Amino acid sequence: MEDVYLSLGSNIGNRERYLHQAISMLGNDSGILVDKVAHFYETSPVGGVEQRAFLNTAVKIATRYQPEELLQKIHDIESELQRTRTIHWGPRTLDIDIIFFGNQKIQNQRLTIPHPEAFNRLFVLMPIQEIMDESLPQFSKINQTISQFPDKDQEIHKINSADSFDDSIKTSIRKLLTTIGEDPDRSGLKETPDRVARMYGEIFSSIGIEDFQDYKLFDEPIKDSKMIMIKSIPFYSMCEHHMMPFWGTVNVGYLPKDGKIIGLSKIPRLVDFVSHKLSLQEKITDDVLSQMDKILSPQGVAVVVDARHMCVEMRGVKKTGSVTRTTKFSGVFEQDPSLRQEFLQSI
Ligand SMILES: Nc1ncnc2c1ncn2[C@@H]1O[C@H](COP(=O)(O)OP(=O)(O)OP(=O)(O)O)[C@@H](O)[C@H]1O
Ligand SMILES: Nc1nc2c(c(=O)[nH]1)N=C(CO)CN2
Repeated sequence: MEDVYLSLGSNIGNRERYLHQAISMLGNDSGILVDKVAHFYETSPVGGVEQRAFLNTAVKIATRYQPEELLQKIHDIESELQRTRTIHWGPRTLDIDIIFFGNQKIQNQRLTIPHPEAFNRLFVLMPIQEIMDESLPQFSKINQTISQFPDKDQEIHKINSADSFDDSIKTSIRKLLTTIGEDPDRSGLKETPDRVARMYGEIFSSIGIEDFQDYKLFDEPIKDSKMIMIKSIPFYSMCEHHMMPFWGTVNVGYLPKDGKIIGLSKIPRLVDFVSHKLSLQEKITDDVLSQMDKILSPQGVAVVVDARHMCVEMRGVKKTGSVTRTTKFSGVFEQDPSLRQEFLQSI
């Protein structure tokens, strides 16, 4: 088995969570053993694209895969974690590069090892320096490159655990509890910051990600004129005005074009995707419609959302039980009142 060093980076959404997920997905692969993981580093973006700062780390793994096979595994993990390739060196939920693969030197269309940019990137070298065996020939070159790196060329600093997603939420919740007059150490509240951190990880899992990707399309020889509807899809979201829950049901209808359809279970997943961020009912309605349009380019889409809002029921006007309806139509649903009526009557 060869020792392999990988560099990982993320600058969309919950960056830390993507890095942790990627490392555990590597470790769950039967052909990969994760041996060492470096600290996480906050790094300024390198490469000329204006974008958010990255979180970078590195891992040392042992693997029975050949380099090309490992590259495929890495691409699978990147896609599972919503990586898209639009802008070269642009924002990404996750990027994994193979930096060293034992002592191998590889140069072909798909793979260059050692990674050609490694020695120009402090965000690659610093985490690797931390976990690399000092006896390896690359170690002294890494040390030397780091020591000669032009000052201020690339900003990088190691983050300590207090800056991690979970820990900083825990600290904030403790502070909030104290501010509202609570004792965060009383027995009922002791574990609350920890629970909130885990809950936020789950209910805000789509923050920063624009497009839904977890779907497959089917080409079916169906007559395009038939409407496909999925009714009463439950959703839960958090309003961006008060950070309080709003929840309800989404009804989606569409008229396919060129026989292009989406797996039915993916529409509820799309609804989950758009709700797992701070949002508004109007936004959820728009997002479901625009994602359906983008994914399927259908003849038209219809979306109706019915929801109750904690911020309306529990505070302010306190109108318990009131339901808000939002609707949005595109394509043939916009143009044809009878089709719109057919949809509205059947929900
Ligand atoms: N050592 C390597 N590790 C990962 N990918 C590599 C490597 N050498 C070549 N590649 C190729 O580079 C292609 C593009 O990779 P990717 O989309 O991650 O690029 P990038 O992140 O924009 O740029 P960079 O690779 O400079 O960080 C991959 O599909 C892969 O075939
Ligand atoms: N700081 C930082 N900058 C980058 C990174 C990265 O991981 N960290 N990745 C890039 C493309 O691979 C481009 N620029």
